[in-house]
Parts: sequence; structure tokens; C-alpha cells
Amino acid sequence: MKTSIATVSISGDLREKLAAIASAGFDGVEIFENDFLAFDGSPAEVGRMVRDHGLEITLFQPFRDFEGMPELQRMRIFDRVERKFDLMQELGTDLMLVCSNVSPIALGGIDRAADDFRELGERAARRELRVGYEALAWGRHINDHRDAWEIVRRVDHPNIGLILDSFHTLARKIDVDTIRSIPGDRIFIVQLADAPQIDMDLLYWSRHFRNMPGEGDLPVTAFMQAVAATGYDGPLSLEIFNDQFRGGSPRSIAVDGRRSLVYLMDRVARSEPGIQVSVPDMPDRIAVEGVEFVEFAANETEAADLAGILDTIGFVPAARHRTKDVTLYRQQDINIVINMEKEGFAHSSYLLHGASAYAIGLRVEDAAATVARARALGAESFEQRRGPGELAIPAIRGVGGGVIYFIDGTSELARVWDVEFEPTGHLEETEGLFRIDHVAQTMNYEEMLTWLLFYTAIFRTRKLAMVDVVDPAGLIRSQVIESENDGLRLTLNGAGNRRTLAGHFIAENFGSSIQHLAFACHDIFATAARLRAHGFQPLRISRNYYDDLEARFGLDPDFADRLRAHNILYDRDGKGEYFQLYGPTFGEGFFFEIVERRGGYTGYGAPNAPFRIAAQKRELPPRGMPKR
Ligand SMILES: O=C(O)c1ccc(O)c(O)c1
Ligand SMILES: [Mg+2]
Repeated sequence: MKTSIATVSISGDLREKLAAIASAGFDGVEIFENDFLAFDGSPAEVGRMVRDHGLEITLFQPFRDFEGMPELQRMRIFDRVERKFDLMQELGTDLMLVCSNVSPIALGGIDRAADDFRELGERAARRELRVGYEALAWGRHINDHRDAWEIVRRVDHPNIGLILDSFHTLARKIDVDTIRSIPGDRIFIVQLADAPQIDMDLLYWSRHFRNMPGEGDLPVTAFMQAVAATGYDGPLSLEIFNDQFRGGSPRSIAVDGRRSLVYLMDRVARSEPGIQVSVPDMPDRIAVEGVEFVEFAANETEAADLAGILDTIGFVPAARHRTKDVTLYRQQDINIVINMEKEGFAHSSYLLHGASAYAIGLRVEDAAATVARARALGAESFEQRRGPGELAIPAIRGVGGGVIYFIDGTSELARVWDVEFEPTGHLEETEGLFRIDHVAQTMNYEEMLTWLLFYTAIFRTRKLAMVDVVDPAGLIRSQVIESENDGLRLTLNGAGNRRTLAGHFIAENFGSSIQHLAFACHDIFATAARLRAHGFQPLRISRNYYDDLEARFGLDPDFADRLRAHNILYDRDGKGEYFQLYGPTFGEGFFFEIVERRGGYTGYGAPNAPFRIAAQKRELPPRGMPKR
């Protein structure tokens, strides 16, 4: 598998782009003409720069409005071609992309276009160059890869081939199986891009909203399966026009890109018996069985505050670490760890971010295999020095530089609580919370696709449609990722500005992190009553909310009164009901939520989020100067 990416996909100047592309492990790069034009250096210098990075130039592009022009324009176009051929030879690349003509004066006609390409093929052959033809989805006469292929087929010249671009084919919903009848050796390069499903003008959609395969909604895997079936084994080249990426971090976009290609080819390799693709060997996507624990780093005061909140919702300090200043709080299957160590990673994380849930432990079938897959996909593994008697728990780095640990049932790891911890003798009681329903991570909106790709590539998960949540100070985008058996339910919340509750949290924590944990209970009213007796302070929800709720769902007034009395939020879908109860915020806006799912409710109460956020903002202490 030879990977490549167009310079247009990455932000920065050409130098920064190339450095990021090389360090992410790509084999090649498409030089997008504007990136070259904007660069103050000769073609030969650019070529050298590329090769010094260990990269090759897979493609020079685009050459526009070539085929089917009236005679007067046609002559000039071939002069322009020769100039670009000179440039390509100086750059040191042999392949140019011609995209289908969009000019209003283009004449059309398959044979006229074929004649033009035959002439072009002759000129290219004289210089040992090749030209590939790509159908733009908005091309004037040619906007379908089948028509572009028909032209290439009629040209019948070894130096003229086809270029496929998943966006153009998929945006027009062209049957990808039509690719299977194209000979693989006539396809000169394959460009890949995904995009969110939005109904809009094709050109605008393509130039602003493309994203990495797996980040959007288009069936890029099916497209790539069809390409693989042709026997094509040339470069797979990302070509991503995206407004957000243009302003993003070159390194992180490049890493995402490389990950998206490895993930895509892993999917393709597993999709069809007999399909030939070279892809790094790795375990299949990992099923997450559950969240084993969440670990906070905190100092004594904060740990006491947190323990106080945990106490009001029925957690007891069940065990203490045998050698470290670490306490395990437990209730049924929920393990919350508070780490107050003065050295090691938890402490570094504390110094950087303040008190936060910096680590999460996931139950998987095979922890070592999980790390192997994550590493093959470019994730960073995590290790730290172990104390006597401590287990080596396989782990990787996750959101905001946090840690994701993996616990499996096949080794010593299953006994981690017994091996590393000493019971305190506190009797385990319960207020009815029995599992972590979901984990909510907050990040800058720009980072959401990175983490979406990270989780979906490593774990056997699916994503739900993104929803908008209104904070009084701005919009939050919320994206759910779930594993098949609901072992892992994650919500990624992307903040656009720092005045929102989510944005404030990221700003004050100096980075993304877990902002809330939702615990599941079986009987929300019983749990709410018991917690109240325990000193639990629920988040107070406005009366207006309950008036609307009663009207909206036609609720029985007694039932609505019970919800109101306990400050429980309510939602319903076609399959069941959902109840949510919120606790006070901790630190810079961390909080716990208690939920009950009745029937087959599959959502996360998104319609309630704006009212919950408004209530939390009312209860937040007044904001003075930032503390740090
Ligand atoms: O948007 C464009 O003009 C454009 C140019 C070259 C490409 O390869 C492409 O897919 C789109
Ligand atoms: Mg393209």
C-alpha cells in the first residue's frame, strides 16, 4: 500500500505541509499547483525538498479546461501544456491530472475529447510523462467516471489513463460497481475523500466539506473495494478540501489522514474474500465490553471535594492502592479511582490540567491485541515505571493527552483490583447506580473528527448523526460513538468558543478531557429519593421546562410533578423513555449525571441539553479572573 496526500489537504506553507506529511509516514505527495505557485522557490528546489523528506511526487495537479475547446483556444492550450510539462520535469514527477472541462465554451463530444487526449498522449510520450483524466462531478460535459473512462478507452494511448476520485463518484451516487470493469492498469492514480452527507451544490460541497475516509458519511469503503477488485495497486492519495483543515494543525491532520488510509484498507482487506490489498497486519477492530474504571488526578482538597460528591451518590471508598496514594470508590460495577500521587504520569497530568478525569480503563477481550491495533493505526502506546507488585496494564494515549488502559479477562489484569488494592473494609452499599452509561468528552470543535476517527478505527463502534446543542453562549456539536453491545458509549462534545460551558471547561483545563460521567440506575425516582436523603444536591431545572414537557408529551400531571420535584429531565423516543438527573459541578465544570433508560430508548437526551446547560450556568460560581 503506497500512501499519498495532496498538499491542499494540509494547512501551512509548502515547507510545513511537507514536513507534516513526511512525519506522518506518507510515501508520496500530490503537488497542488497553487501550493507551488505560492512558494518562493524553483521547481527543482521543491522537488529536492520533497525527496529530502523521503517522499515522492505522485501527481502534479490540476490542469483545467483542456478537452473539447474550440480551435482558437485549443492551440493555446497545448502551449500551456508544454509549459506545465517543463515544470513537471523540473519537479521530478511523471504524472499530471487533467480534470474535466467546466468552461462554458467547451464543445463536448466524446470523440473530440478523445482526439485532444490522443494529441496530449503523444506530447507526454515524447517526454516520458503520463496524464490522467478525472471527471469532476460538476464538469460541463463529463461529470461521471464512466464517461471519462470511455474517453480514455477510445484514446487508447499508453500515456493517457483514468483518475478516480471517490468524492466525484460518490457525491453523484454513481454505482461503484461500474468501476469493477475498468482494467486496473488503466487507472493512473486513485484519490480518496469522504464528506458529511449534506444536500448542497456539488462544487461547494467538494471544495469546503471533504474530510478523511471514515470521518464522513460516504461509502468510501465500497468505492475502494471496487477499485481493489480491478487489481489497481498504485498510490492511494487523499485529496481533502476542507475549510477547517486549512486552519488546523498540519501534524494532526496529516496523522489523521494516514490513519484514515490504514483503517480504510484494513476494512477493504476484510470485506471480500480474494481481494488483494497490501495493508499492515493487525487485529480486527476491537469490541469494547465495558468501562472498567475512570481515574481522576487531584490534590488533597479536590480529592476530598470529589469524594464528597461521590459519597452523596452512594459510592464508598472500597479500597486503597497498596503502595500509592490512590483510592478506589465503588458502587456495583462502577469503579472510580482518585489518584493523589506526587509523581508519575497522573501528577504530570494534574500539573498541566488541574483536577481531571485523565484516564479511562476499558474492558476488552485481549488487551495486548488492542494496543497492537491502536499502534498499527498510529496511536501512541503509554507506559510508565511500575512500582513493586504493580501490573503492566496495556495502555495508549487518548484525548487531550490522557490515557486509555485496557483490561482483559484472560490474564492477571482481570484481578487488578485484588492485586494492587487493599480493601478498606467499608461495606459496599448502593443507591442503585450499576454501570457507567456513557462517558462524555469535551474538545474543541476542530478536534472532533480526529477523535471520531481514532475511536471508530480502533474499536468496533458506530457513530450516530451529529446533533447541535445550544449553550446560551454558543453552539456545541455533539457526536455519539457506541460499540455494538453498548459496552462503550461515548459522547464527543465540540465547543466552538470558550464562553460555553464546554469551552470554559477546555480553556480552564488546558485541553480536552472527560467532562461528565453518566451512571445508569434501574429506578430513577427511588434513586433520586435515596440520594436526597444522602445529601445529594441536584441541579435545579426551571419550572418552564416542566410546563413545556407536560404539554409536549401529554404527560400525566402527577408524573410531571414527580419529575419536577426531583429535578429529573425526561425524554421519549419511538422505543422508550429516558430520565436524567444531574449533580453539582466540580472544578471547572465536571459533573455526574444519573440516567435511567426504559424500554429501548437509544438516545442521550439531546433535546434536554440546552436546559441542563442553562441551569448549570446559573449555578456556576461567578467568573472572576482565571485562576491560573
Ligand atoms: O475542485 C476542483 O477544482 C478540483 C480540482 C482537482 C481535483 O482533483 C478535484 O477533485 C477537484
Ligand atoms: Mg480529485
